Amino acid sequence: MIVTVTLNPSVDYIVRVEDFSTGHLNRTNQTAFYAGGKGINVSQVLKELDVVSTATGFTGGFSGRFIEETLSAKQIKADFIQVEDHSRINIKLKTDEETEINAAGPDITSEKVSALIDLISQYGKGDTLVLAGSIPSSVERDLYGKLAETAHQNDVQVVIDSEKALLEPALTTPLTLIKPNHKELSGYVGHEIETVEDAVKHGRDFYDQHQIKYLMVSMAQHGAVLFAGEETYIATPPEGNLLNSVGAGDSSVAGFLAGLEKGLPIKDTFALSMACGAATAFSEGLAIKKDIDHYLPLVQIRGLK
Ligand SMILES: Nc1ncnc2c1ncn2[C@@H]1O[C@H](COP(=O)(O)OP(=O)(O)OP(=O)(O)O)[C@@H](O)[C@H]1O
Ligand SMILES: O=P(O)(O)OC[C@@]1(O)O[C@H](CO)[C@@H](O)[C@@H]1O
Repeated sequence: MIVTVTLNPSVDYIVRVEDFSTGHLNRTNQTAFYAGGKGINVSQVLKELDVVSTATGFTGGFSGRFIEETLSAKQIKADFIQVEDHSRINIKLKTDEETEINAAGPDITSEKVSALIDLISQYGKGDTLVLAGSIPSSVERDLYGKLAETAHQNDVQVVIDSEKALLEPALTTPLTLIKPNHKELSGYVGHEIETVEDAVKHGRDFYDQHQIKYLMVSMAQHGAVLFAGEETYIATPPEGNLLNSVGAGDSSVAGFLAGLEKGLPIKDTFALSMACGAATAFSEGLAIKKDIDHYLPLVQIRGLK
């Protein structure tokens, strides 16, 4: 079973404004609400790929109810710990560029954190834990480190997609997959990663220094680089019209996990990951099955040795 953990779920409020101007009254051309947060997005794309997952984390208030109702309508299993405060609302402003305002998240008591650790301790061999996104600012920064260690001791595979400060405490634990984007990788290696060649060089150094089974460095329209043991693969994604980059990274994580779950060869797993990322980038919301199937044959994967 894949268990996605979203400690800081969100209602993503998408606001499209033409001719946006700061300091003035702007009126929207289009708005939409989505249930978001990185782990929740992973669960939603896994569902499109017919892979079962359980979504957990903290939800609260009217916004938390919206998130749970959305998952329930999509028949995605959810097992959230309820908190007093409401789940956050993140604003995704789409003008001629994309601007995001992500909230810090609700207050979470130490009792609720303990309840989450207990819940995660129930999983064991054959399970995969996906720790994704930010941690509410009221919660200790090293929680991913603790959750990863607990999971690892129980033979649970651990996947993390989060910012450096939150992922770093977990880097002493063996991990199955991490997916920094090229900017995040720059923060780890102390070099600006601008090209695929940079990612290959510095990603390999980083990979060799850590106990990570798969390191996927995503580079938006330039695709991604995958390190898998001695092998390095470069993916070129399909070309298309970027409509929405929110959740493209989460979709690529979902595609990769689905490939592993289905026992696909690693190149096909990587291709599925890229097709999911593109299917999200080229649509208004998250990737749907029809688009993933459409983009999959258009992904190019080449191996380096
Ligand atoms: N413009 C694009 N064209 C084609 N594929 C894209 C594009 N943007 C994203 N993708 C696909 O999605 C994957 C993940 O994108 P990206 O590198 O932007 O992740 P991210 O920074 O984690 O994204 P986010 O945090 O916005 O979800 C890429 O590796 C690629 O496969
Ligand atoms: O603030 P975080 O947790 O880092 O990111 C949250 C978020 O931006 O990530 C998802 C897209 O990846 C969105 O659904 C959500 O709003």
